[in-house]
Amino acid sequence: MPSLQEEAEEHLLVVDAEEDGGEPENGPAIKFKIRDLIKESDSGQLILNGVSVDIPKGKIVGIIGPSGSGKSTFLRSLNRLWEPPVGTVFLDGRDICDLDVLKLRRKVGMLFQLPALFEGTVADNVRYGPQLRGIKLSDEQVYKLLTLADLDPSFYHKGSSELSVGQAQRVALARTLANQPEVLLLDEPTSALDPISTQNIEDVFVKLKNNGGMTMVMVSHSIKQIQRIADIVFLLVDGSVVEILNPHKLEEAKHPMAKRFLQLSS
Ligand SMILES: Nc1ncnc2c1ncn2[C@@H]1O[C@H](COP(=O)(O)OP(=O)(O)OP(=O)(O)O)[C@@H](O)[C@H]1O
Repeated sequence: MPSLQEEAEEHLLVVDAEEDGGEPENGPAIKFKIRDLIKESDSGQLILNGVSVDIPKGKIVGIIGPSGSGKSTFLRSLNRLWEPPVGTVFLDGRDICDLDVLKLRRKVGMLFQLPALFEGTVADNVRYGPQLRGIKLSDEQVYKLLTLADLDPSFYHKGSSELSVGQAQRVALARTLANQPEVLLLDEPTSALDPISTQNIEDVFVKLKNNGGMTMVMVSHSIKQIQRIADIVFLLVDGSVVEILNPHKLEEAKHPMAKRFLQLSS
């Protein structure tokens, strides 16, 4: 008999397939192509300076770089939390500026450093996204999503204000997963968590990738975390991706700022 965890993972794939009328040709995850992404601040300073990269399907991409190098801005350009210029960010070949923004954000979910839950119960939070589309998740579906996010189903009735930060982050993850995203954008998702909660949530990310084929783009200040879970690393310095690295060979970075950053953070 499959465990609740296995059933929950299966649920993620089944719902994807149902909604899309079958599994996409190249697997369940989608791919970003970013070309010459530039952002200037109001004072004309470059925040992103011509970033051009591909985000591979079904992989975890780690984004590292010094403070202020443009990591969050880059991440936010991928689901239009910051509107990128037309013709710079493509999702499976389509300019994301041509896509319906709410549909885009359902496909490309985001988790922030600090979880912002709504008032009400854990179940209310998990049901929120589908409810906006007129879909009421059954109790069983909510239990499965909680399990997928490594939370015991008994959290169902808990009030969102009763949770620890680590638990709230996992509820935020379950709420995001309720939208059946194909990509997760993670902006320092464990920086407010203790080491055990961090490990639990990292395990969830790895399972979502391995069993659900999910693509993830994760900003992290922890080089060790990047080495634990990322498949590929983009190093941002002054708004540019200056190196694309193997997480297990970060010491091979050649850019002088990159070397300094890596030395100081290891
Ligand atoms: N709307 C804005 N207007 C002006 N400057 C901005 C705006 N948004 C970000 N910046 C500036 O752009 C630079 C990059 O910001 P961003 O938050 O993307 O960097 P980051 O690498 O994520 O930094 P951190 O690691 O500190 O979170 C910073 O210098 C920031 O102050």
